[in-house]
Amino acid sequence: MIQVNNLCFGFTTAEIFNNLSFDIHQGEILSVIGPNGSGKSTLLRLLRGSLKPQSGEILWDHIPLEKIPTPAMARRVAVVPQSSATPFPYKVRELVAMGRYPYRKNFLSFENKSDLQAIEQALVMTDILPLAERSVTQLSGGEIQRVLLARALAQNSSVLFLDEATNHLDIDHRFELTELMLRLNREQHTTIVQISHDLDLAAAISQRILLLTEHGNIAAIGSPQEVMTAANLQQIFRVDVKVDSNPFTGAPQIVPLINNSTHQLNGLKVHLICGGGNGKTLLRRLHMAKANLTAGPLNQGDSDETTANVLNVPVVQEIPFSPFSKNTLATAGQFIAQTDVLVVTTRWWGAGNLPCLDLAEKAIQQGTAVFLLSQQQDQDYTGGKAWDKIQQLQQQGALPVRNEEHLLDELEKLTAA
Ligand SMILES: Nc1ncnc2c1ncn2[C@@H]1O[C@H](COP(=O)(O)OP(=O)(O)OP(=O)(O)O)[C@@H](O)[C@H]1O
Repeated sequence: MIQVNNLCFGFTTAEIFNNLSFDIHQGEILSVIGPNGSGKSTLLRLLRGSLKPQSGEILWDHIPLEKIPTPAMARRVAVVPQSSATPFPYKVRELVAMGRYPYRKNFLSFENKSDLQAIEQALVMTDILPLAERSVTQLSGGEIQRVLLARALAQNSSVLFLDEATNHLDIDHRFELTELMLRLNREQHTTIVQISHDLDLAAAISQRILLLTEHGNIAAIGSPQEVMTAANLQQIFRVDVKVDSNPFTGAPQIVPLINNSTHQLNGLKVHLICGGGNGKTLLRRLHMAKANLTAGPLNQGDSDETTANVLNVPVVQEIPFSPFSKNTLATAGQFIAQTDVLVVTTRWWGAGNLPCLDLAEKAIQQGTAVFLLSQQQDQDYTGGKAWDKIQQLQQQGALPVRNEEHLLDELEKLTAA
């Protein structure tokens, strides 16, 4: 629907886009993300013709943008800008009514019935009807944002551009706006291009995401799953994140790996026997504390395996839904033989993972420090075999630890020794 071909543009201060090419599909929600100053707002201005490319072309339904008359463009695309700090003292209803200007015969003509309907509907949809007679200078940032959105909605356009429209909104109105965008998209097939720094929201609602580099190049464009990868976000935003899948929507969900570790393990070699999600938080905490980690055996697809992969932790893998084979256990034994410390975080014991406790026994015999994290008898599904073995391991020198904090304290003592 919109085609951008070899777009070049810069301000006198700096070049922003150099040969940018991509398409916007009719009826899609496309989110544009990228670092501050990467050119997202500038791109929206170019797409609607309020800035002119230095070279290249922008086509709307195969027609060059500069050939489309301004009133036609005004009916076609509505814009919710980043809210301005000091708007002119219009009443809210007057500002929303400006969304109808593209439909007026001339500046002096009165609002007709469909204008009034569209204005009323926009005020209701954005939850600002009670503010209709107030001056916009008296409104909060979030309220102004909703007024600007209402003005765009009153325009009844087939394309909506939103520039950080959820920026000032509280969680309630952020949800409402998001639902509204989805409704417009589904029911009226409105094409939505939105700039957002809320990556989770962008991933949740967009069919596609355009990720810009700090120099205005396309780092990636595609489905949220294709674009929102830890590697892409690390490369563009230089942040350490883990990308999970939202359990309700399946959309990528970003978990910042903020280093809040108060422990320092200075490269201590730690191997984790984990599984079923019992090792996830510990893997992250040990990684933050700068332990030198390995893990396994783990079935492929186990959430602990996914976490280990994100953190680039070498893992001894077993095929999904299978007991650990002799080969896999032997490889895990080789990993453990190289480590300073073995931590057993697995809680639920069954016939499939019971042999892991033999690996722990061998480690003790080899003189490796072995820690058993929060083991409990009622998590043993082997008819008592696992619990007996855990008792034996403790007699042989394995140390039980209450929780992850206790474990990290003990490991730090080992590092200092
Ligand atoms: N009118 C202007 N004159 C000169 N430089 C400008 C102008 N408008 C924007 N810029 C510069 O162009 C670059 C891109 O700005 P733009 O506002 O498009 O970035 P953005 O990706 O939307 O940023 P943010 O995430 O901070 O909103 C920035 O370096 C900015 O300083």
